[in-house]
Amino acid sequence: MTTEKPKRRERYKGTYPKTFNQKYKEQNPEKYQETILKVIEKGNTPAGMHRPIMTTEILDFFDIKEGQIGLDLTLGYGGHTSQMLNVLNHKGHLHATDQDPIELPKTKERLESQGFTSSDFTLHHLNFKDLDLIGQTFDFILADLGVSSMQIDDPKRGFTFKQDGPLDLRMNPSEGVPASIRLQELTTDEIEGMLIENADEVYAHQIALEITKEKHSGNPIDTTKALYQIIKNALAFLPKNDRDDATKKAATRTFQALRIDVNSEYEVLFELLDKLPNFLNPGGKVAILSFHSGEDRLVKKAFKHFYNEGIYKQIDGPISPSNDEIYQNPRSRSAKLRTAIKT
Ligand SMILES: C[S@@+](CC[C@H](N)C(=O)[O-])C[C@H]1O[C@@H](n2cnc3c(N)ncnc32)[C@H](O)[C@@H]1O
Repeated sequence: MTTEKPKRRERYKGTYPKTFNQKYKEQNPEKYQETILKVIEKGNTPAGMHRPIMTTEILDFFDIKEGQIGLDLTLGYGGHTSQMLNVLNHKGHLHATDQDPIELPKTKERLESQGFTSSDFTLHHLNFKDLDLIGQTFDFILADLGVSSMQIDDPKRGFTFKQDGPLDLRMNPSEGVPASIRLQELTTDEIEGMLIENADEVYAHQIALEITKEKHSGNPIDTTKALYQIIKNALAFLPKNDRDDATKKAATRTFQALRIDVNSEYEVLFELLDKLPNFLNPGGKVAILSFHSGEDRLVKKAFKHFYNEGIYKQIDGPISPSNDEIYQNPRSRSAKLRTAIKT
């Protein structure tokens, strides 16, 4: 019999970094290629990075020719932009807008590091509803609506209840008011209406009541975790087995509804769709990627309206991502692509 002491098993630390800061390797995608590839292989999007969606479908539709002038209304990480720049092959020009002043300069650097210069592209810190300010018409225009993964992954911006942070949710923090202030401004009925209109929230009534209760008790609702706790309390009447899952889904919808409200997403999209034909050259093409039914309805209606008026000669969609893309990038699963061609 041996008297050798059994070796102590090393404590299991988990496979994933637990906090945003621990994800630092993913935050520097250019520097830590290997880590990034591993995260992507698992079907996840590395923190600080955004993977462009339905790129093949969009590029096939645009059929970009060298010398053309394009516009990416939602620059984000620059994924679609750099693909379109590749096809332009330094002949032609791509304008791109984004209202996010935090990510825009990082994306500019990234595009420059890929060998593109000011003769290839021009970036505009602009809300896309103000595209008139670019002062030009285009051969192709892309809008990939919603928020980027970098915005979601940064807890300081308050887009997710999965990490604690200020309840802000503005894509442009220098415009409008953060979500915490909006909740103070809205009545119970308005909160309920917002949750239903912007996210079809099933428990809108209960959540609106609980938010009001918290406001009356004088407790601030100024962090993502504080709002999550309120949603949890509002759903405490559900059977224990269903509660956790239902709370997560309700929180996802509530954050979506607030984000749409704080950024006036329907209003600016409406304004954009109304103006778009004025900025397309004859035969010019527009592609819009939307991520929930409210947005998609607006795009569908506007495209149909201008088609019936003879302003668009062809409209198509909605097209969904392939099963393969959804498997590789689950964040693409709710995407819908609609396209139109100007007469
Ligand atoms: C889904 S991401 C785009 C990702 C990008 N296509 C890529 O491949 O990296 C959406 C981007 O659009 C921006 N955005 C959303 N609404 C906007 C608006 N009204 N005006 C300008 N930019 C907007 C967001 O700030 C975000 O960076």
